[in-house]
Amino acid sequence: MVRKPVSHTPNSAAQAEQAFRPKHTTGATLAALFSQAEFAANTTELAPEAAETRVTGVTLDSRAVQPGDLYAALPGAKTHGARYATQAIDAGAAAIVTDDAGAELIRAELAGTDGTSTPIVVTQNLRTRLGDLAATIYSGGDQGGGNGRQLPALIGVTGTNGKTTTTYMVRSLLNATGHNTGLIGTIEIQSGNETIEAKLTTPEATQLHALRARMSESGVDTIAMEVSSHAIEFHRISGLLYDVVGFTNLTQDHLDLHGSMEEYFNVKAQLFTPEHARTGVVLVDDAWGKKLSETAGIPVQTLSVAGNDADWTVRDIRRDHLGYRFTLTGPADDAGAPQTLDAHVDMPGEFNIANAALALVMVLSSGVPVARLQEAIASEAAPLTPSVPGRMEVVSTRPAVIVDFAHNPDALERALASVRTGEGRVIVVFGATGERDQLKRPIMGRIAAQNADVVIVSDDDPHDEDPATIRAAVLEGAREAAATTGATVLEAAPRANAIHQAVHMAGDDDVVLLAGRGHETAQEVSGTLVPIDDREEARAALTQQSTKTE
Ligand SMILES: CC(=O)N[C@H]1[C@@H](OP(=O)(O)OP(=O)(O)OC[C@H]2O[C@@H](n3ccc(=O)[nH]c3=O)[C@H](O)[C@@H]2O)O[C@H](CO)[C@@H](O)[C@@H]1O[C@H](C)C(=O)N[C@@H](C)C(=O)N[C@H](CCC(=O)O)C(=O)O
Ligand SMILES: Nc1ncnc2c1ncn2[C@@H]1O[C@H](COP(=O)(O)OP(=O)(O)OP(=O)(O)O)[C@@H](O)[C@H]1O
Repeated sequence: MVRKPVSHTPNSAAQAEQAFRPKHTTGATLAALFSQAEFAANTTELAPEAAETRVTGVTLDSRAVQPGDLYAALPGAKTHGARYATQAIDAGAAAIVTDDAGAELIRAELAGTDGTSTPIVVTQNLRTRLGDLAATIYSGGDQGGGNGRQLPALIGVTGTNGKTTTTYMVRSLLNATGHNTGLIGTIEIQSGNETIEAKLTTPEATQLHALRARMSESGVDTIAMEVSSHAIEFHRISGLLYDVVGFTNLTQDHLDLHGSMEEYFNVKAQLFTPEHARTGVVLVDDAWGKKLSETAGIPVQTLSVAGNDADWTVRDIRRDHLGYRFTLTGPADDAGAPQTLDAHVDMPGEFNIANAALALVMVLSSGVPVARLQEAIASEAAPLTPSVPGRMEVVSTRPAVIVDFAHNPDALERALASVRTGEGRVIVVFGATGERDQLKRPIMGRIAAQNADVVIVSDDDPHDEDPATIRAAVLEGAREAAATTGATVLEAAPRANAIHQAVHMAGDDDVVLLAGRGHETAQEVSGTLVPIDDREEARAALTQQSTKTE
């Protein structure tokens, strides 16, 4: 039987995919997307008129296929997308593109049937091509003419920690200087007044180009976005050229994917090349930032908060309420006077000075004049203090309960240091993620016992791993360090119990840091999402506590 598209009710993956796409697109023909040689390589039944097949969307996930889509069947670590080609055809895919191995798999799948009338194109290096294919489909204006759009400029932030916070700051600074700025990151995607759920920190290439087109329809002129190392490794940013890219820092994380810090660095450094960016801003306060500034393939401006030699430096840091005030000084302007900005970040965490300074220099690099920026940061809107859900979010002040996303060793250490007031104890609740970088578990345990008075080891996202095994690895590091520091080390699960225990033991001067989950509202346990929001749980515990003491 020749497989024909069947009518289908959109599932949740398809609905989620739809939310990324522009409302209007004329798509592109296969002839506009692929060369004749790629058609010639097609080993399945490809009628000559197939080249005129028009595709109106593209996805690499068979579960998200919409009628009329090009389904890109990619090889992966776990499976090959070609195994889902028939699912994509059933969902209405107008064409499939895959590699040699994928074509082989599809042939085997269709053996004994009448084949498929759906054109199958075979090409190599498909992942690196996806961005350009998507750009042509959503915005390129193929030979039929029609999609040409004024696309928003791109500003990208990368680094181990600080991407989300810096991206929010860039966005609010740009908005305060008259831009209409979209946002793409871990917490959410924002386009004009629309908020779209984010599944990944940096979406797939197909989705990024769709989003860029959708945002142009909403009048967005600039997109501030996070660029994860996964995105660079998996070519999700293919076909994108950023006006400005920024680097925060590099510390241990994601070594399950990258293998070593050198490899992790090399992946991040790919963003600082002419293929992906015009200019960069690099914080040079860690050795990796320094190395990046010396090896980047694009012009970069350097920035230091720690007194290192740099184009832009942060001086005169003063504590102000929960946050900080500081002066940012840069190279001389056209009149020969050094450029300076006085800034105020009303958020706990000394690292937010670095995030704010990076955001400021990136916005200047994007073309906003210093005087205009100074006016904006002094305004009531306080654009350097955007509300960033789950990032040093203060749930209560006495006892202080702070929810933060710190989920790797460096972030945990800094978060713990920044909440030490010098008065009461620091009580921390955290866990480590399952199926990810196992090396960091005992390290995080040790850091907690070195920087907190009470360490409550609980769960993060265990995924398919046994939560008790993950806790044991964290506890090992914590107990070893506690032997010297005298910290109290406890184990509590599930996480809600750990949060209640922490809040109930806290005195008025103590600080409770709930680390690792930030804005998340569910834990992933063996494929199931278990609802838990650290902020809600803390509020519930605080209410119970106050009822008890009344
Ligand atoms: C480790 C990682 O990033 N893996 C990415 C990689 O997966 P993979 O190579 O294992 O793919 P696979 O599961 O073998 O599947 C092969 C192909 O078959 C397709 N497929 C598979 C099953 C199916 O039913 N239908 C179907 O079409 C898949 O879409 C894929 O294209 O390629 C896939 C797309 O081709 C990505 O979706 C997938 O990201 C997964 C979803 C993921 O969770 N990634 C996380 C770790 C990630 O990227 N995180 C970073 C932030 C990290 C941080 O800073 O904390 C992010 O940017 O979000
Ligand atoms: N510049 C920084 N240096 C070190 N730690 C930071 C910095 N900025 C934020 N942090 C810490 O790292 C945590 C994550 O911050 P943020 O979400 O801004 O970074 P991210 O790079 O987006 O992280 P992720 O990719 O894991 O989402 C914060 O909750 C805070 O504890």
